[in-house]
Amino acid sequence: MSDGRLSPTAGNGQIVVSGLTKHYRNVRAVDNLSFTIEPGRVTGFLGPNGAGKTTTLRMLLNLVTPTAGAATISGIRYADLPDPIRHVGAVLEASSAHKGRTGINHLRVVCAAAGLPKQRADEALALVGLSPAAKRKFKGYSLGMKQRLGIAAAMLGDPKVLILDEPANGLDPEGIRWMRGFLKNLAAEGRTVLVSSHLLSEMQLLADDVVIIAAGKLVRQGRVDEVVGSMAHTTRIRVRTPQSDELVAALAEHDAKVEPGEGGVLLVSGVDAPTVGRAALAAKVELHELTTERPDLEGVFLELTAGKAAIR
Ligand SMILES: Nc1ncnc2c1ncn2[C@@H]1O[C@H](COP(=O)(O)OP(=O)(O)OP(=O)(O)O)[C@@H](O)[C@H]1O
Repeated sequence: MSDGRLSPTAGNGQIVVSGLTKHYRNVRAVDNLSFTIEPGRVTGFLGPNGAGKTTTLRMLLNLVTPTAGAATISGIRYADLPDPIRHVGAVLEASSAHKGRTGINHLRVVCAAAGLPKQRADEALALVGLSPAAKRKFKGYSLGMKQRLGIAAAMLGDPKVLILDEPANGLDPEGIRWMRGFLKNLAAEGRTVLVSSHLLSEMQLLADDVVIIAAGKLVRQGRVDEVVGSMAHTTRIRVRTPQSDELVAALAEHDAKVEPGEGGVLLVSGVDAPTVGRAALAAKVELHELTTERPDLEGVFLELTAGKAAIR
């Protein structure tokens, strides 16, 4: 992979979570959760605080023992994978390394411990664009560089499956854009990319599929466009006019629902923008704004998980 490209390793890379459950003493952190993650796609794993995302990812990686149920990667439980580092790469929290060690040495130590050839360290560093900082000490790395180093470590085994918990945390806009391109490329190579995040606008740009959980249970799984499309009925027309009363009267004849928005805006539902425009024209109402507000992933997420955030 001297050109920076990796060839996916064997195994179909499908992740299957089946009846997965984790109870702590009085908390059902994960409650009979089932879903499937497909290779060749980026899947966003979303949920409010305390939904059980990290616990699920930790069970996938055999870091937490399930109370019930199972999770498999390419049909095998993580604990039974013959050479896990070559099949699954994971970054669960911002990378930590010996402060005085250089980035390249940190990766070489991981290679040595995992029985991987030393040159994988250089290749993985190049892959995440950190070669120029290879010989700088970890303590001088920015948060963004630490995130990249964590991803480089996860890529050392050229894994078919990549699992990342909040990878965009602490990245600046350029870093977030880099991450998006990087993860999309990995999926395009046929790898499975599972990413948990709170950044819903970023997820809408990055993910092909989403799994949304709340209070340990599955709320929705599907393609991002289908999940967002299923909420098309929440589309609203945003209208600004100095003649609100006249417009409200005109729209009443079209069975439109009109609600006041912030700053004197009217939010109209039940009709489309051309209908609002024609009604305004017929009533000689002056319009200063006429915009269709379609639901986005953030709106859908908030609607689906309303009231289910755990304050625990
Ligand atoms: N080791 C533990 N002991 C007891 N309770 C735990 C433990 N780990 C997690 N929990 C609880 O399980 C629930 C799910 O936590 P988890 O960290 O998996 O959620 P999350 O979706 O990752 O949340 P966030 O988005 O805030 O990181 C929370 O109520 C949490 O307090």
